[in-house]
Amino acid sequence: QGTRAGFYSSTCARAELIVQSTVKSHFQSDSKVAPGLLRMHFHDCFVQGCDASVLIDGASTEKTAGPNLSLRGFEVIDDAKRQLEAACPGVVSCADILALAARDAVVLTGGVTWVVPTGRRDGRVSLASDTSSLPGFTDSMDIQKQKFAAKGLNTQDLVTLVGGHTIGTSACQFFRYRLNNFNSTTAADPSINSAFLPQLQSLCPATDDGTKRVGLDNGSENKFDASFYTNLGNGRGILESDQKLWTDASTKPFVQRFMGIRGLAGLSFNIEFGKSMVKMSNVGVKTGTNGEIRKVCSAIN
Ligand code: HEM
Ligand SMILES: [Ca+2]
Ligand SMILES: [Ca+2]
Repeated sequence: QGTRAGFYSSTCARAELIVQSTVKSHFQSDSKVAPGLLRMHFHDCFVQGCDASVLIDGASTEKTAGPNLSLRGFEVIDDAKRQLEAACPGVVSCADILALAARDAVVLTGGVTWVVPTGRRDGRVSLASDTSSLPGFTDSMDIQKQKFAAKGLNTQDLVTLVGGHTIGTSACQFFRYRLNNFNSTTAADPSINSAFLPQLQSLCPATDDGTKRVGLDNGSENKFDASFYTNLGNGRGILESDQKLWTDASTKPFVQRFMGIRGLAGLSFNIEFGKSMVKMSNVGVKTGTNGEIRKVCSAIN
């Protein structure tokens, strides 16, 4: 792959600690940065590989594309980079800072830690038009699987990584169409739990601007746990793509294993999550003499 554990141990021994303490201090004043950083790393890796392309400012960069408009936590990466440039100038890539920060965010919300191999270098290309490789919430399961397979991630990785939705929120605009008049019927999406539907309808009025936010893991949006899968089994998924993990025959067995259904070989979500994250964090990485070490994470050198 080209990345390895402890890449900075001799060149910037405090690198991982600096990232960790920065994420922690921002998390303490605003816990929403945790889901923000995890999602940002995913959106980075799926477009041009994990190379910090998502961080670049400017016209028509990835940041300006629809799925990236609601990313949050950029200030955490900038803060960590400032401190790292003071401690070890020109050494630590923004791509590695983001990969480490995503791990630290998971741990701060109660997840199990994992070793993040480092040595990524920063990309010099960021185009809004490249973001079509990101999965969409109305994509069919076949398309979702294709988009993950294109990054070397299998169906188990897909089900596991989407479990990142165990923390964080979604704006109503991304799922409100499921609540009324779904697929031009007069009814709601039949996969929604009938007791949950009126709750969602009152959280997301059909008439407002759709910017109100709802936890993606009902009742457990701040904790990194397997509750997301139990909710799917109960028709309490928020996004159409999340609920499909339960209604689709190829993904349902993985959801059941994370739920700990008797008679199935169980899987520990928090352990599997770290393993699949290591795979995702190595997608398309630039190492060695490819790419660069940015001076400022929001601009190419
Ligand atoms: C089929 C794949 C996926 C789709 C369609 C999808 C879609 C979405 C959507 C529509 C939102 C709400 C955005 C907003 O309202 O601002 C969201 C939020 C989120 N996504 Fe995903 N996602 C997918 C996979 C993933 C993966 C693989 C991860 C991480 C490993 C992830 C992490 C998150 C997190 C943490 C949030 C909450 C963000 C916050 O609260 O700021 N998602 N996702
Ligand atoms: Ca990228
Ligand atoms: Ca949760």
